[in-house]
Amino acid sequence: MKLTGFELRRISMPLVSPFRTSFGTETTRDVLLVRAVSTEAEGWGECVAMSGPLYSSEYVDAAADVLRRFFVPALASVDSAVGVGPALSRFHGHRMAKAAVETAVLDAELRAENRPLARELGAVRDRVPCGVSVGIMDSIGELLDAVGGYLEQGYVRIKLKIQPGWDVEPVRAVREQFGDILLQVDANTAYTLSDARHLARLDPFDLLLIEQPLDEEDVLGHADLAQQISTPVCLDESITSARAAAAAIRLRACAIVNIKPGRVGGYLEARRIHDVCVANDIPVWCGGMLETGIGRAANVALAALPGCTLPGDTSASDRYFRTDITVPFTLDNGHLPVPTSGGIGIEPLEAELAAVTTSTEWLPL
Ligand SMILES: CSCC[C@@H](NC(=O)CCC(=O)O)C(=O)O
Ligand SMILES: [Mg+2]
Repeated sequence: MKLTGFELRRISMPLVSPFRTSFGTETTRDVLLVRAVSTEAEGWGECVAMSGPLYSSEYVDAAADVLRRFFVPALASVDSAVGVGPALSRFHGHRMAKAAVETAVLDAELRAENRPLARELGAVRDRVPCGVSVGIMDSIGELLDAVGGYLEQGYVRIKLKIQPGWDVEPVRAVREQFGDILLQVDANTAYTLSDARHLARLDPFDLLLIEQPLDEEDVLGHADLAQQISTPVCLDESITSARAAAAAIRLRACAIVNIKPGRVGGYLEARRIHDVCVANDIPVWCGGMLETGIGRAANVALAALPGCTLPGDTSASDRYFRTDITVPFTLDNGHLPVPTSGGIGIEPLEAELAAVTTSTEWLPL
């Protein structure tokens, strides 16, 4: 496959409702899509970086800049997805930008040979159970209405965003109102080890996990916290690679891992993290970054891997967007179907993509 160039396409996707976490509130996604053009096929990748460096150090303008000035020029002699990582290995970090361009090349390569991404990754399911992430709300009542609505839609697992001052009470209220539903929480690094006794107050609520309670660099702190609470600790922001996953598991810093291909540099590394976790009997699940149907399609393929034994944040398109840029993913009895055609198995709809496009840039090789 001969690559001829890449398009950087910026789109603005308004959210159906504000999504509040411990690090801020999202109302519109400023998304960077990457289109790989080769002599045989085209492919798409979605960069999951947010508008500001609040989830991690990456942000979307920086991703566009590093792709334009460093990553795309470095791919001139690359002719397959497995060559992208090595060609970019001399550049530090910017894993979300690396993931977007690697996925675009992978999609093009697999489409050219009509090979579905799910089969390539080793999927063992043709549909995946879906969880949903629920933001911090202004009141317990508003939270209970939102959770009730998602349960009615069929979501099989509820994840609550928490932060100091919004944790035990919301969890208690959801447990009291909805009984023994699958329930977990995500702190996005909002606590410190000195909060251990407070976080132990979540133990009676039989949560599936508590996600990333401490700073992403405090792996030892998570190991200490895991000794002081009974809720299983799940890591998200800390797990940037298979190597980081192996170290965190060896240090007993996590009992569960949230895999996000954008966070770790792409689907090939995501598969490697999956394999490290499976080898250590650590359950994994596919996390989300409010992806459009492009990223969502590839995430659903990952969620179909054998080690993904917990429902992921692979919600339907309408969880975040009134109109997706692809044929929308719709929940069917709490599940999403795994795409079966070549590559990621979906492509942007021309009119819908044009309607949200804010800029496009062609980078020839
Ligand atoms: C804007 S918050 C994005 C990161 C967050 N993602 C979610 O909560 C799931 C979002 C989704 O459903 O895609 C996480 O830390 O897991
Ligand atoms: Mg998380």
